[in-house]
Amino acid sequence: MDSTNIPSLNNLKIENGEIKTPFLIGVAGGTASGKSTVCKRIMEQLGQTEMDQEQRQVVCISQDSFYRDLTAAEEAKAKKGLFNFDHPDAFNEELMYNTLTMLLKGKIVEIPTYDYRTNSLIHDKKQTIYPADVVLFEGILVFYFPQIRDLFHMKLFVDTDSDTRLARRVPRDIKERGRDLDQVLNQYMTFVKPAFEEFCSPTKKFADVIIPRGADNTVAIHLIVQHIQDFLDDRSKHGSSTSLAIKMSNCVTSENGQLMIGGGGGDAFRALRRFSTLCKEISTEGNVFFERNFRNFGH
Ligand SMILES: Nc1ncnc2c1ncn2[C@@H]1O[C@H](COP(=O)(O)OP(=O)(O)O)[C@@H](O)[C@H]1O
Ligand SMILES: O=c1ccn([C@@H]2O[C@H](COP(=O)(O)O)[C@@H](O)[C@H]2O)c(=O)[nH]1
Repeated sequence: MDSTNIPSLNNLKIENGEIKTPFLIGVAGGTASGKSTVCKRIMEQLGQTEMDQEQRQVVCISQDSFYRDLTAAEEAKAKKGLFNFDHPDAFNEELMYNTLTMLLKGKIVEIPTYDYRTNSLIHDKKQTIYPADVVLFEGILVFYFPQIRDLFHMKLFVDTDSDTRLARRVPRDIKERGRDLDQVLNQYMTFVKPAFEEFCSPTKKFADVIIPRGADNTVAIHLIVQHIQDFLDDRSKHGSSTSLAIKMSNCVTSENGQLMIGGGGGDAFRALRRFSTLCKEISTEGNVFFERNFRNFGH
């Protein structure tokens, strides 16, 4: 095998002699807001879904893989619908942080699959995540934990009204997650709705881009896809060490949410100008809101 193009060595993804570190995008939003569907549309439009896992430039991880293991007493509560899966304490924050930092260092990681029917992780059914160029990390509380929030290069919030979310959650949980109507409604009223108001909704303020109506908002999805495509094109031209993320961090600084153009490269500037111009045009129609203008773009 050509030593300049070894797919993986010592758990690192190496391509053309470079360690590949991903551009990390957080996708938050209430339950059934369409986070997974938005990520799926992004992957489809970038032509990623028909590729083998190892070849993908864009990968998606769900926060569900980071629910913590329950104690026997908690498991018994969960079976009766009395465990709060919408509280931050339900997650393994440390594992989530360590996994994302490993990916950012270019490491290949393995994460468990979550089974909603048994309310538990399937530890012997691991998913291998290759660093790729772009990693989407979606979940209700991905912006809740400050240390994790700070890892994202870009933060999206899927903002779908709560009636629509409930109307989508009920059939989904009955069909796909093995629940009955009473259970779904009880859980929603006891835990899901109050926790959304206390822990998830307040994190909307951290988002760089808010996507009203989720996957129905084809304009917002198209913009995000264009932006990622620019990033991928830039990376394939210049390699990961001169990535758009790094250039962007040179050219965009903002204490107060304003764009400031500094020493970044021309490609970064063009990409940013195109994205922000499109968003300005569209924001008047209420499709995309800029809250912070990529406050956290790059490190
Ligand atoms: N725009 C949409 N129109 C109709 N149904 C949708 C739409 N977006 C998502 N859904 C459905 O709603 C449910 C929840 O969507 P999903 O993407 O899984 O949300 P989340 O990941 O935020 O929980 C799924 O059954 C999905 O197929
Ligand atoms: O065992 C479980 C674990 C989680 N949930 C619910 O799932 C949602 C989060 O997933 P979404 O895909 O974002 O809806 C959360 O609201 C939990 O209540 C569960 O019911 N059982």
